[in-house]
Amino acid sequence: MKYYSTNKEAFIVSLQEAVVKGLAPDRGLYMPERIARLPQKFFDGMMDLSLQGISKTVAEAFFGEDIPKEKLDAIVGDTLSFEIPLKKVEDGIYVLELFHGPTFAFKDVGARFMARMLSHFVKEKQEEVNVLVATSGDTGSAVANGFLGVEGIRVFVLYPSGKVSDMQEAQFTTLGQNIVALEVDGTFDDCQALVKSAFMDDELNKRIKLTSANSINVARFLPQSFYYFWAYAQLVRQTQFTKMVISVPSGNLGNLTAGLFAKRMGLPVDRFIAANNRNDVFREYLQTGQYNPRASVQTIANAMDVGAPSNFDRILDLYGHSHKAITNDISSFRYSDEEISTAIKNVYIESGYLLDPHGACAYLALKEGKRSDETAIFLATAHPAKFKETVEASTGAPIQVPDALAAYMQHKKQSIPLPNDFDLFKKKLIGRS
Ligand SMILES: N[C@@H](CCOP(=O)(O)O)C(=O)O
Repeated sequence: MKYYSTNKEAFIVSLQEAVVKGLAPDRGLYMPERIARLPQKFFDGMMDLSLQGISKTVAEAFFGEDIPKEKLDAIVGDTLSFEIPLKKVEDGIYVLELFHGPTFAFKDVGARFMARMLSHFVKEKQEEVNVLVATSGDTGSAVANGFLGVEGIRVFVLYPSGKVSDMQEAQFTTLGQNIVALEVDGTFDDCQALVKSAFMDDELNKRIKLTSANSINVARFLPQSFYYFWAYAQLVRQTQFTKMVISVPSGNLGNLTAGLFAKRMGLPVDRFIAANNRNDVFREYLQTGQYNPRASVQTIANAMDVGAPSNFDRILDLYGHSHKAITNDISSFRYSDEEISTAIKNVYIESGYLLDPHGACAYLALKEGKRSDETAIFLATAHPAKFKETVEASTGAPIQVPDALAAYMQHKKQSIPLPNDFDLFKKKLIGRS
């Protein structure tokens, strides 16, 4: 399979090049040349398949031409070594819990898959790769964990100082080894811009090999489509329904875009809802047709604090830049911190289900946007204990922190402060400062 850039100015590349490069040289995002429609017999037989079984078929549709089946199956099997259960929250509303992986967030799926695929390609090429990742909270820990101790790979995690939860910060600043945490004086968007500029810098790219582990990278992004199929298979097992709507907490738009890919592959989802916090650039685009990226503001659903979502370009490309076609498939709502916090409290009191701030935002969007003939799923993208202070303040009840998560807080923070300055970042990367 070949991959083209959304900016259409860069050369078409192989999977290996797309994964190792991360971002296309024209600053566009790579897209697979074809999105295969999965055969009806796959959907008919899905009820008998496991998460791994379903994901192997989806992975083969994307990567089967480029990676031997045995190797690809092993990558999928190793990646998905944890559960992704679908649970009923109330009549007509189900939650897909994506936080049972090692770092308690949905990013584990893409990050673990990408780590394995990149190792496969790097082993073939025998060269050291520097993985750059900008995080507003969850990507950093999943990528750091996925690549920890992997030979031939150095990871630089850039995060906005003071704008991620204590637990999230501990997850990627305490690991040491091949993981370097850069604490940037700025927003997530500043971190993401520094990373993107690094890919465009000729001198830097001559001296060291760089790739991205954000959803910019196809190996991080495409595997996120696996669990949409798994959600559907579980819903069919649990209830009878005619129309399915899925609500996705949305920041950098990688998760939503992966769902749109699943729909293009034939997943019988009627439509999507993009749940925004106060960073509602995408909701505004859906409503007005105008896309105005701007500086993000800090909220309690911090992983969604993104003002210039990278995957917006992929959505435009997927829908041939038609605003009408995009709004046929996606609607959007936005919520303030107060509304998110009240939802955490109310759902906890009414059903005993504990939401994290991102899941709460997606739940609210369903309550507002779900139609009466629809059965709905929202994605819980992170474990509530990652936002202990916020969740406890909302419910007024202490939260049980899983041992593996609490363990991160026992280690010493090791981060390097970095002003929002590309030259200084470049020096750090090439080891001169
Ligand atoms: N929400 C993210 C921001 C980066 O998104 P990505 O999917 O492009 O890695 C985070 O938690 O860091």
